[in-house]
Amino acid sequence: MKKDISLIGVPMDLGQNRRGVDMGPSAMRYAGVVERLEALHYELDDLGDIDISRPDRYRKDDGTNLRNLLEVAEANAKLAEVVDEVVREDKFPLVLGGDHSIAIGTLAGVAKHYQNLGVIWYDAHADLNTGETSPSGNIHGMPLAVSLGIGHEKLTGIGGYEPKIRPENIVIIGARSLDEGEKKLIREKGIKIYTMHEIDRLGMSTVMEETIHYLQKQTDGVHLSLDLDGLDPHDAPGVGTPVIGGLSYRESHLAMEMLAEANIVTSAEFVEVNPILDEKNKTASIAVGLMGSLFGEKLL
Ligand SMILES: NC(=[NH2+])NCCC[C@H](N)C(=O)O
Ligand SMILES: [Mn+2]
Ligand SMILES: [Mn+2]
Repeated sequence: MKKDISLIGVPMDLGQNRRGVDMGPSAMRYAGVVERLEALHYELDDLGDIDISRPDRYRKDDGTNLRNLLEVAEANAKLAEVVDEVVREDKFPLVLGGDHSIAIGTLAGVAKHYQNLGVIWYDAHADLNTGETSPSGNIHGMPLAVSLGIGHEKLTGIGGYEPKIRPENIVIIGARSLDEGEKKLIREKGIKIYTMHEIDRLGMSTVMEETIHYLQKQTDGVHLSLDLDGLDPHDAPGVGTPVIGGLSYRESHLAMEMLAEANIVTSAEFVEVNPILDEKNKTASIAVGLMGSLFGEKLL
């Protein structure tokens, strides 16, 4: 992994409708993310938080099923610029969310620097909805589709190019809640996905071996997009859209440790930490622990 990390906070809650996830970056800083990574001898530059405008909430833009479209687009355009600059400086962008809609901006900033960016989508959901297929109108359920160039042009066009990624370079891990339109897209595009069923059958160790092998063959960089709701709500209760039957704390650490060993991850984001819904900052602490493992922390 690159030894220089730039930390970017995105206090964004406009991509969904439960308040509090905008405090995710503060919660993860409070849980010691800077100290944790510095202890591993990384040079860490905390760039602070992106400015997010505060509109009236719950507004769907005319004729769309997209909540807070303009504000979400504006915030992601800013994020994309910051991330682009970080990659240009040859530093590792570590983005703290915020709801998962921020992956639109992160990927827009990262992907232009790669021919074939791989993406690991660690999540209970696939976030492959569009305005047409979304049951909620929440943009945090759409960033993976947007990054494939599918969705509203105000989102797909961020960064001035599209698509950001190709379906064959994506691996979804931990899925257990998919909407009909998402299932259709996964089948049509042949997106690689390890649902909880496959993870239970194969074990996380095999799942990660296969994932790493698959991405190493065909990509020149890998972005890890880790939604804390990929973990079981018993371990990570501080999320807005919890789904039972998720990945354990231990499976998740194993996944991060195997990624550290393989040394393939070139950018990462940790999203959906909602301190209002959390128990004593447990979910933020787990997120920071997972970052520790991703960046090479070992017991001995
Ligand atoms: N990043 C997330 N937590 N996404 C949850 C999405 C839930 C649901 N599929 C929707 O589109 O509304
Ligand atoms: Mn999710
Ligand atoms: Mn998600």
